[in-house]
Amino acid sequence: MIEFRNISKTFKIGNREVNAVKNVSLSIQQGEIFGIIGFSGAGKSTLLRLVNLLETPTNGEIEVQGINIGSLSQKDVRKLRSRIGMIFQNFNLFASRTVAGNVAYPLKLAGWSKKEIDKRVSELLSFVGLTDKAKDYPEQLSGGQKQRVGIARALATSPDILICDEATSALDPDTTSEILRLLKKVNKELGITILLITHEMHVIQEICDKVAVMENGEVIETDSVFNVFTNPQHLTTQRFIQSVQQDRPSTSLLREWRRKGGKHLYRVIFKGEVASDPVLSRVTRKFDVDVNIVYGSVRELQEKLYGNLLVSFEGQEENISSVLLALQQDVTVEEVNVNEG
Ligand SMILES: Nc1ncnc2c1ncn2[C@@H]1O[C@H](COP(=O)(O)OP(=O)(O)OP(=O)(O)O)[C@@H](O)[C@H]1O
Repeated sequence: MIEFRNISKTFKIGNREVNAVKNVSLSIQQGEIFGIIGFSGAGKSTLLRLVNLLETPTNGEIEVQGINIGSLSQKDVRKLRSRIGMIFQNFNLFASRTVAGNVAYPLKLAGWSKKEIDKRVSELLSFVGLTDKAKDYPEQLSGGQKQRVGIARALATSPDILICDEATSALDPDTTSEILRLLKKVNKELGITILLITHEMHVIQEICDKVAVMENGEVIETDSVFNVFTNPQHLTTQRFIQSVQQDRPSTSLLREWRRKGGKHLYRVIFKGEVASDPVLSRVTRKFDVDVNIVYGSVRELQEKLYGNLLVSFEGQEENISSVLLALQQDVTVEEVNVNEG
């Protein structure tokens, strides 16, 4: 669907060169929601802007729907852009046009008749839940409503791809979730492939199928969201994941646990099918050991369960050893250093 092959982009400022994107190769399949995450300056926006030729690569090739976009004529670039909708962090709405006027704009440019435009605009406003706001101006809308208008406008010409440039970064957490749900609906109901960039891991966690992590212009890790969350390889990826996953209790809770005689704490990680299996209770019962869940969570990632629990065991030492051995057949178990922090 979208294929980046050894893509690099260097900006020249006077004698200085900025290597914004370095030798990136990525494959985005049709129907996917693909997220690119990275800290500020990692090269995400530059990479995104290469897809609709708002920037041109210094090296490498990009294919969109099987077409190498490096050699397109002006006319074909316009055609490409009409297949790719785009939404922005600051919405980029026309302040002097109504909601309906904003959504109608790309259709006017594409030469649609007034009757066709009115019908399409009313369909789109209904899809994004803004039918009653058609005559309002952007300044009368909340941030979430403005982004809904942005989405309706981006969908106007029925694109195959929607690219989202930090689309929820200016929104509060509840509104972010609403917009992410709407993007998921765009993907599922309209079959539109979504490529988004963000610096927030919860955005990736909530809606993406695949993720690429960028740092200093390079893609340092890419995989399904489930694999990246459950087995992150790179330190930067681990930091992003920690930002949404409190996987360690506070120092004061740990201190209190130690004061009550706690000595050994184990992290038990369940993935996929096993997460719903009562493996902990089955094994501890078998060896007559009690289990205490000290901390942790079970979450859903891409419709699969992922559990990350901190537990302690009470019972005879050799029985606890048998429990640990038996658990390792099904889940990952590791002892946690309780003296840290
Ligand atoms: N038009 C430009 N001219 C010169 N340098 C640029 C240009 N656009 C981006 N850069 C530089 O390229 C690097 C990558 O920037 P980019 O905006 O792609 O990163 P980003 O990950 O999207 O960061 P942010 O989230 O802050 O936008 C930065 O060092 C930036 O200063």
